[in-house]
Amino acid sequence: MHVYVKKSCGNQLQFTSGKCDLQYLKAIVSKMAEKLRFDGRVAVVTGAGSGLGREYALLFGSRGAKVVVNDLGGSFHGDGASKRAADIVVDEIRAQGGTAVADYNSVVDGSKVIETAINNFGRVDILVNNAGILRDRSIAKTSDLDWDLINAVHLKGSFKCTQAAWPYMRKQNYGRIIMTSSNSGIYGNFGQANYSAAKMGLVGLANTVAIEGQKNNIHCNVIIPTAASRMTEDILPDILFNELKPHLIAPVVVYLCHESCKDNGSYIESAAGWATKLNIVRGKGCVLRTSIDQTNTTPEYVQSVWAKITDMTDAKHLDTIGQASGSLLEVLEKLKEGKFGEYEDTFKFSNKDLILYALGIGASVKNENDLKFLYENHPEFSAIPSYFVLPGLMLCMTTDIVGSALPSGKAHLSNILHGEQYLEICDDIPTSGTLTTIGKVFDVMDKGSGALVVTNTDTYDESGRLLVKNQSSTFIVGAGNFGGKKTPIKGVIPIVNPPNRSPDATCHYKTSEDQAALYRLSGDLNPLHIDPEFAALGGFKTPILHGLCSLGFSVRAILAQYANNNASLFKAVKLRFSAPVIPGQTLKIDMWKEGKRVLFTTTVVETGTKAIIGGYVDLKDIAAKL
Ligand SMILES: CCCCCCC[C@@H](O)CC(=O)SCCNC(=O)CCNC(=O)[C@H](O)C(C)(C)COP(=O)(O)OP(=O)(O)OC[C@H]1O[C@@H](n2cnc3c(N)ncnc32)[C@H](O)[C@@H]1OP(=O)(O)O
Repeated sequence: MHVYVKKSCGNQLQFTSGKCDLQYLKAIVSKMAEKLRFDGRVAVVTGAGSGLGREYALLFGSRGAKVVVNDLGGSFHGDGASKRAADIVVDEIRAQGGTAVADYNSVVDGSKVIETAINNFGRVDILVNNAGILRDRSIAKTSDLDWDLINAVHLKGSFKCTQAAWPYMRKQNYGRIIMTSSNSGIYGNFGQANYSAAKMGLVGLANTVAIEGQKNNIHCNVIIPTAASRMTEDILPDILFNELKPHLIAPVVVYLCHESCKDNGSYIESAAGWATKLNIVRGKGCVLRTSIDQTNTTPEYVQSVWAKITDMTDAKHLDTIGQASGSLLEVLEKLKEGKFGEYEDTFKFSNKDLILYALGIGASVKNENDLKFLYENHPEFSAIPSYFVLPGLMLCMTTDIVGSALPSGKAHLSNILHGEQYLEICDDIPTSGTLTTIGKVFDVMDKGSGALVVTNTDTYDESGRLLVKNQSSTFIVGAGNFGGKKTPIKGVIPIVNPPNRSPDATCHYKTSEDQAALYRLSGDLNPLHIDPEFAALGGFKTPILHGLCSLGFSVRAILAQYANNNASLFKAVKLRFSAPVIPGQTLKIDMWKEGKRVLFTTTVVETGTKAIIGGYVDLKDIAAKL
């Protein structure tokens, strides 16, 4: 989770030509004529001997408030004390016809400051925590004294004055408190570690004071002023310094302290006759677990998703700590429901695609029974059901779903091998359409020589009917040994070894040297299957055949042997690709029939290597359909 501060645009009043609601304008004009008054209110302004505090005190005084002008009268470094600064401002207020008393206490003695208000005026309605000093040093040179003095005056002083005023405000069920922060705190500023820390501390203080005061009509807001003052004259360039008149900020603070202002817990930045609200915003964030059952994550995984964690597109402001924890609960709910990390892909296909696929897995017009897969006007024209591994595969190939599951966050195509595949047909399959596939990572295993990423994909037709389910295991060579678990979670469909007897049937198919060149046109354009240089990158002497092409050959053999080539009898297939096949090699498919399940193994005849192990095809009710 990443938090940063976002500034809204300052508001401007604009007059536009066109229709004008006269009554509305009159209401605005008469509202503007009504002065915001503070008669009967008592305002305590700390550090009011000069600069911003003086301007606040003068404006409050001119609007009928009785003002406590607090100022220790020290230098802006915090040394010394004199009565003069506060006295001069008190005189100025009185000269305007206002009421004011001076208070010379340090804000650290907050109770004494507030006592001055109570002793002289019997109440305190407004507290502007404005007193501040500077002791700028780089972090390396900041002494304990530099740190303690700054924090004492800004942070502790604001706390002490607020705490002292609190019982009076609560009792009268009214209070307006201002904390003074700074852009030095919000953004940091070289040489102001102590000051920045205190100024951000005041934001935190205001946040909680605002919450605790709400029920007693005590509002606490933050002003972030940039003003020319004796504190800033050394550090601001002349051109800016001359425009940063403190009296331009006073109306903002005075309005924030008026009973008509409903803001509580707002941060208002103001300078040079401009004001805006600031907000802390939170990014969308990124979940670091694939499911509620995954109890750990790793620094490597965090590194891999760092871009997502720090992405501030669609960042939002939250109003309360309750919303922050509420959104975490939502995350947990979604994790429980398994709705995180979903990918979506659209898969369009037509008759032509089905025919191309059938050719790609060796169907031929030489075999009369294959014609229904190759000719769109055949009365039984249908898809070879293994075609429907493709929506799931294409989702995996066109998104970063596999890579995103790895600690490194990436998987290079040359290292990706198809490990296992499960396909289940859930409803009648069409011969053309636009399908939607939703997929997500289901499991990740550390197999030492590689990482095994299991993805589940569900494919729906235009009306939302679930057509097929795929579970694909991708073996990422060289991505293992990341400290992950070795065994699969429940739900990873296991391969099944054939019975210990000679096969019930065997079928041979010779692949062509152009098999991969043809098969790839069905969608999997991985260069591993056609480009010798790319294949060499993956450690292969020559391009290898797509695993799903060998799967297609094997499914064809079983359909021909046990289902009279009736595609509608096919229910599911599962297998493991145990060794690569080279285009041109001959596949021997050994089959064992066990009820509705046909177990099979596919071997490369030329080498004797088993290319597919643990395979089975589940058929529907054969007796009824044959
Ligand atoms: C939809 C998803 C999209 C996927 C993208 C696909 C894109 C396509 O374009 C890519 C392809 O089609 S590639 C072609 C088809 N696949 C192949 O040719 C791979 C053949 N398999 C191999 O070479 C080895 O099994 C090999 C290299 C995979 C592993 O061999 P080794 O490193 O020697 O591992 P080994 O010592 O035998 O076993 C270590 C542990 O891993 C498990 N394992 C082995 N092969 C597996 C496989 N194929 N699938 C799943 N798990 C497998 C072993 O069981 C062992 O685990 P454990 O130690 O827990 O027993």
